[in-house]
Amino acid sequence: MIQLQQIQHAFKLGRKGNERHVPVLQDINLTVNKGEIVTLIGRSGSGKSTLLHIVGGFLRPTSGKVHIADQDVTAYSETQWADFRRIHMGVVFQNFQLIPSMTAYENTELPLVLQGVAPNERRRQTLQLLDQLGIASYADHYPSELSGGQQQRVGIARSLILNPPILLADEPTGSLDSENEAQFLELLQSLNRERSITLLIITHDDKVASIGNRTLRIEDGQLIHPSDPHRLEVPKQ
Ligand SMILES: Nc1ncnc2c1ncn2[C@@H]1O[C@H](COP(=O)(O)OP(=O)(O)OP(=O)(O)O)[C@@H](O)[C@H]1O
Repeated sequence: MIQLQQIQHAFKLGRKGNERHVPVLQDINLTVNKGEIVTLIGRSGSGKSTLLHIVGGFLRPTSGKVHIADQDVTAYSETQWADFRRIHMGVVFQNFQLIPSMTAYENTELPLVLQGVAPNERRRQTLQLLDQLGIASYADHYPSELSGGQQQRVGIARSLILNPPILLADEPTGSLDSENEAQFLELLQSLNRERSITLLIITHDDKVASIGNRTLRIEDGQLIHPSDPHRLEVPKQ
């Protein structure tokens, strides 16, 4: 489903003519199979978000290849990525990125509006998903009128409304308390079971990491593989 081959990434810093290249990812090879949950851990600054941004098409790698759903997306333009994401992936960020002037219902419905789906069908799908995520009674609330956990559910509703086969999540429970976190993790696992969604989740948190069928670690921009002495790619039973 997701295949990264020999990915390197370096950020350019400084003025033109006096640039410095700061290497962040080195020789990353990773395959995530359909229906798998892969969790990615690593110290702050190790390159986790950079890797997820490459998989989500928000950053183009300095070198290497990215294949998703059997397409070589490495050289896609922003427009191609936007179209590709609409069909293939939802993305959940730590800060939810909800639109403050829109209700939970409107935030969730927005991708359907942009897709040109008819109003009755939009309403049916939006209410069904809000119900499934346990937030139907908050449909008319604005983000500022929702708890962190409820906002997170709206964020995930919006990323799921187009039924993507892949969900990427960057520290998705970062601002949740432990009760909301446990509920959120159950939700992710049930989405994986019921819809066979492929999940790639970045986290600092052991509980989040534990829902992975595999947990991988990035250290200093390198993905540590099982054959390495550290044995840090841990297959789960
Ligand atoms: N746009 C950028 N320009 C320059 N350097 C960057 C940029 N984004 C990230 N970096 C650097 O790349 C390195 C990896 O950052 P990244 O955000 O991928 O780490 P991370 O593992 O996700 O960290 P955290 O857990 O703190 O979110 C860091 O040293 C960071 O300073």
